[in-house]
Amino acid sequence: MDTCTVPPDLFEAEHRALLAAQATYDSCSAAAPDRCHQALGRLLTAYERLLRETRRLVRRSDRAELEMTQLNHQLQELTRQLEYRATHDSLTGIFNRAAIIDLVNRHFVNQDLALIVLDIDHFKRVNDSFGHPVGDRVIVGVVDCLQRVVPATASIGRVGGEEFTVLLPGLSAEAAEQVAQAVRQAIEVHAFDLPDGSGITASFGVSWFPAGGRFDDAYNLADEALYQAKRNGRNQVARALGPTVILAAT
Ligand SMILES: Nc1nc2c(ncn2[C@@H]2O[C@H](COP(=O)(O)OP(=O)(O)OP(=O)(O)O)[C@@H](O)[C@H]2O)c(=O)[nH]1
Repeated sequence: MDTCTVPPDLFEAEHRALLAAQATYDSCSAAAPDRCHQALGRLLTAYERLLRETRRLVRRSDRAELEMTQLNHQLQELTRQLEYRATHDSLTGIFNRAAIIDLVNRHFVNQDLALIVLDIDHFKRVNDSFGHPVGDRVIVGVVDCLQRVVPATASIGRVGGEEFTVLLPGLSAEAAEQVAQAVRQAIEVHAFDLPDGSGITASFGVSWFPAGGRFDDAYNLADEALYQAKRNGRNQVARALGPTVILAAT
């Protein structure tokens, strides 16, 4: 089927009037060329030029409108890309630190929030032993584990080099701790394919803070718990209970 549609002629009526006038002019010309006939001839020439020029201007304006629409689409796409880059981590595609801080503070306006902070154990060893690109692959692998295990309502962010935050709206501290345990186990058994065959583990801090809090409140609590998990031997989850930290059995 022909998908090309011919645009309607804006000046169809004028075109028909021109043809009729042309026919009258032609039928009179041979018989009696008088002043009226000459005037009609001049009018026809001027009218033809007017129609031709107007059509040209309309075509030019259509092209300009098309270009403007295309530029507008490009601008929208660039805005979307800029917005994405400003809020996402380029290596993993998850939220970056600024976006996570913003999300947490917006949740806290009217919601309680459970937060997990996790940090890859002895990550410096991975970089030092196998190089930065292998370290990057490990970071991506950890994010894969997170994305497979956390609930669909969670938001995941990279808040530091090898440190991640998971927002768990609507979850209690205990439920968030279970999610952290599930992620810990997923990382522990994940095949990171390191050259020496060794595995990767991570340590976790969990906090819960009522509505009205700020990012720093929830993050500092979870970070303190994470610190305890590291001090206690790594590859484990610790939950903050206000200022008190509970180390969970692994
Ligand atoms: N490959 C890679 N490494 C990074 C990136 N960002 C930070 N790092 C590295 O992460 C390592 C963090 O090391 P440390 O803070 O000493 O912690 P760690 O070795 O994980 O030890 P613990 O946290 O105490 O278990 C450093 O070697 C950084 O260079 C990154 O984007 N890619």
